[in-house]
Amino acid sequence: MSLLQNLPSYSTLFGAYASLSGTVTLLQSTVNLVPQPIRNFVWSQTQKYLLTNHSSSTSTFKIREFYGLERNLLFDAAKVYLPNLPSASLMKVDVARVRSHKNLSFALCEGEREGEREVVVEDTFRNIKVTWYLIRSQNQVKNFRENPFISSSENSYFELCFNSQNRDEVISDYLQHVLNTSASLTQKDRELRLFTYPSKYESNWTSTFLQHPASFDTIAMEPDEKQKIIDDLKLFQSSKEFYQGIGKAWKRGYLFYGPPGTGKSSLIVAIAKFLKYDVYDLDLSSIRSNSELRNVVLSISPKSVLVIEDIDCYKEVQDRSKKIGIMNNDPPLDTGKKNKGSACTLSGILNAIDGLWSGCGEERIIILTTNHKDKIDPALIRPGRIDKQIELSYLKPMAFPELASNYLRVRDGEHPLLEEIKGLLEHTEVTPASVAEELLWRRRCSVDHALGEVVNFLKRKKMEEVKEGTGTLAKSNRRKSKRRKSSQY
Ligand SMILES: Nc1ncnc2c1ncn2[C@@H]1O[C@H](COP(=O)(O)OP(=O)(O)OP(=O)(O)O)[C@@H](O)[C@H]1O
Repeated sequence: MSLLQNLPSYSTLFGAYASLSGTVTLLQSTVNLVPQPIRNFVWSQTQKYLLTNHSSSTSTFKIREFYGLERNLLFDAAKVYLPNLPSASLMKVDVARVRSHKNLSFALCEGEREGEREVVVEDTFRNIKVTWYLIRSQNQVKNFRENPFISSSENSYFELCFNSQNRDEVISDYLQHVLNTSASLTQKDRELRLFTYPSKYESNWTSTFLQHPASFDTIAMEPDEKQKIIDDLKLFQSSKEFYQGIGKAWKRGYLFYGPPGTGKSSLIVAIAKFLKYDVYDLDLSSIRSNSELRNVVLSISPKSVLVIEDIDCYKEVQDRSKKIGIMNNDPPLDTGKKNKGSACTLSGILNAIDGLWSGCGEERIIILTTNHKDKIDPALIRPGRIDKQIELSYLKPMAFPELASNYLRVRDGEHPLLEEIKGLLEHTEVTPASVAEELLWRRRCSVDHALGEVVNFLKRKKMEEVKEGTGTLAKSNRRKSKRRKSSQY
């Protein structure tokens, strides 16, 4: 009863309602006078303030590019994940169209000024709101080349801000969600990258898209040899548990050796494409110390092919006890490649390939190439360090049909000249590159004409070899006479 008595009258209530709705309408129309971009700005700043300045209720994770000396996979995942969020339309992005890539390329923009916080994007995951920032470091020019003992990269980094109450879910579920989503996005339209060290502008790995057209379909090799390589790669890729079980780093080392133009670089590309791994091409002559080499190797991502081409050209890994040509009586091969020096030592290089550092980062292929296997210090290519040595040699008879099929669309058994060419290749030393060149120029001619020209080319080569005493026939004659002489004593 007393409660009813204390209630305000209808007229008082109506008056209060009228004045409230009048105030709201006035406020609304005042706000409407403010242009939309300014309203958006004020709203985003308020959110930003609420999320970041109340340290008691906001948690912040800093996600750097490197953790210690290793790449931070979460940083890489965020770079893929964020531009693909629906709310990413609010982000500032760098857009580019480069020759090496068929689609437009997008990259996240850093803050304009050093240390500036650039809101990248807001994300909601199971009702948890998070905000990502990409921040340009104060000391971006510093890198691990200048300070090899730096504990983390000084490049740009992400900050991930969220309400502290959600800390556990962010750790246990959200970050895993970012990693998983970026992995599936990367798998979907993955274009392989070619990293080089050092780049023109930075002492760090920089990359472009891997554009080389070679693949296992285009490489002319004896079919059995090619199949063996493919089987080896398949076995490697499916052997994670096996490597863990035997306590060995999950990596495989190859040495490709043979004359120039026999397909060593092409095979590297074919392997990378087959495994869907990025290629890291390292020039040792630019490395200034063992510790720099260690950092460079540690910063390579898993699922990658590390390549050191023409390894014999580095003085540090040359076998000083041997001189080329002495071993097999053949004249040394003039490859036109000069000796290079590196500031790292043989033991530094061995550690990079096989030591403690190489064990960090799994699923990795290491490929060394050389034109002079005899010149290399045996320690570098001993079993365990280099698991498989693959000779890429002069064009073999059974490999030619592959070239003919790629360049002229003629299959084995479809043309009589193919057999004649195979016969000539039994006794002639020509590189796949030189025969490929012959075919390339005649790809618009008739098959008869193109194959006829290959026959003429091989006959010319054979005559030159006879005249100069080189080639397979001359070599086997030399070996025979050497055997005869030694049996006389
Ligand atoms: N086995 C092959 N099958 C098909 N094409 C080949 C083969 N070998 C070489 N070629 C052709 O020759 C070109 C040069 O080959 P590549 O660069 O792979 O040789 P390389 O052995 O790496 O030479 P180098 O020792 O000088 O680096 C390739 O672009 C390709 O067109």
